[in-house]
Amino acid sequence: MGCILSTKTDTRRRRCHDQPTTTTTTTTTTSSAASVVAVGTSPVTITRSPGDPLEWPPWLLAFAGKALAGLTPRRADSFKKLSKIGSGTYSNVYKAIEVETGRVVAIKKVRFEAEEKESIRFMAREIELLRRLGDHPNIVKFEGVVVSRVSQALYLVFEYMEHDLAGLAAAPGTNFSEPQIKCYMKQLFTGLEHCHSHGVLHRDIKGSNLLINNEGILKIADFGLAASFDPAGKQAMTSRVVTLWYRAPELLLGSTRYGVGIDLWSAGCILAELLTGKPILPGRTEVEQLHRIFKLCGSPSDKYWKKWKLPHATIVKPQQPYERSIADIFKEYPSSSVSLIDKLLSIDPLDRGTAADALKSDFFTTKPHACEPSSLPKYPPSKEMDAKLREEKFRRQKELDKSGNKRGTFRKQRAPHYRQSKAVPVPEANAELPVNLHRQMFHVNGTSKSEKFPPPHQDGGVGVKLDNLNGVSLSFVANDASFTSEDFEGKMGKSRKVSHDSHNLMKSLMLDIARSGRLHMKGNPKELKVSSEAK
Ligand SMILES: Nc1ncnc2c1ncn2[C@@H]1O[C@H](COP(=O)(O)OP(=O)(O)OP(=O)(O)O)[C@@H](O)[C@H]1O
Repeated sequence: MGCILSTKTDTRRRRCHDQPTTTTTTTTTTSSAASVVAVGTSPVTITRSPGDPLEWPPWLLAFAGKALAGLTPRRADSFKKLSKIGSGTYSNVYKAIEVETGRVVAIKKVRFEAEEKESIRFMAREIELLRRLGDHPNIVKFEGVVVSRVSQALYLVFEYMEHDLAGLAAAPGTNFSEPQIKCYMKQLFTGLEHCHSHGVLHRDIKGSNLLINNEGILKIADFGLAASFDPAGKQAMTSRVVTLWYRAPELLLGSTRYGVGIDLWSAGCILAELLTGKPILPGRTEVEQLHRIFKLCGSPSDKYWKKWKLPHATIVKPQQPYERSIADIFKEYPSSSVSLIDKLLSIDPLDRGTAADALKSDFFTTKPHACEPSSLPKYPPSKEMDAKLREEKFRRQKELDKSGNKRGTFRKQRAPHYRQSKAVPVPEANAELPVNLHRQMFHVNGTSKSEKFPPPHQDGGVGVKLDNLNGVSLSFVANDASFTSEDFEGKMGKSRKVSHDSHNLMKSLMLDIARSGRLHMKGNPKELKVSSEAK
């Protein structure tokens, strides 16, 4: 057990005072303890208590001043780190103890270079949105920011949550009852309703981001990809968000003006997954993902294509229409759940309704009703167990390596990279995060790359991306119907070759799929170019 950054005891340990974020210019204060920091065009006042030894570093204030306004940095030595409990794309998450209170918390270590402006803005967005959402029973509680004086590291402090839905669903012997599924889904929709009514789209709803505590309370976590949205749909956003298996068709088709429907689609996938016990749309590439969606949900109508005019509409359009098969596929499940799945998995996002609509649906209003969270089973502490298993594996590996060394077969010792157990190996297809593609391509060690913020607005989806196939015409053929594409050279804007490796990877991925019979390639794969430009 060690202190996060230093073991020095500070008698003036401070708690975080999270006041409402000031979005407007505050220059009226006359207190000498206040500093005015220019953030873009609007200066923001950061209030500091006289004599407070901790100040936000200038590099952080310059780009995240608005997100941090009214927030007091917490001292690193107010927490003691216990163990690593998870790692994500740009962070490692630790279980820690708040020294003053003895309370267990989760701290998310975010590390980046001070000059990475985009990365800092990315993190600032997460803080800003978490603060906007405030205290809600179904949103993970954000408790402040710890700054390191010695390294350029930041820690976001959260309440500690013992489990996540993906982990629980994957535990051997798990078989959720209908009231239990309703209980989790009710909490998910309540949390989503709160996000959406506060103008926040989560954009990465999946089981591993739904944390659950020992009281059975489910909280939506990981707002790293979340964004403010304009309900009128006037503001363009990147379509390269949401983990592939939970990604709505309009995103796969390149929509940049989307709304709450994308989170509702993901929620529909989760509901179906909880009922069936496995992910329902486990595509390996964006092309395959769309194909799976169309097979389950039916291919979009002409009205849909005309109404939405989606950028990739001409690339993958089923030649023969698929019939919608949700009712048939889920026929053995309760009809109120199938109706809700059917609504949430509507191809047209406007037909999915809202989280509030879902809460009013028959699924929740008919018997058996959702159970109380407190009546849910008490699960064993999975994170600690996982951590122990990890340590044990590492210890055994070390011993193996030692004996290997004796025989003269030296292998480099390295701590194992660990990711929290998931129900299934979800492809990390948060396409907004290029580090994911890099990881998939080169199996990058998590501790070196995953602690970095990825530059927002860049693309890194796994597999064949629909806008990366320049000059190669696709047609993917299923057993019963085929999808064709027009030759879209010139339609997708300028492409450039990014690297020999990624070029070859894309080619080999396409060839792989072609060999598997899912994708037919016309044109010359040698001409394939890979674009790294954001859309
Ligand atoms: N408050 C918390 N309590 C307990 N565990 C947590 C908490 N927050 C995060 N974790 C664990 O850490 C993991 C990574 O956290 P998080 O998803 O926030 O990071 P990320 O870098 O955005 O990850 P990802 O790449 O999965 O999007 C989670 O899957 C979860 O297991």
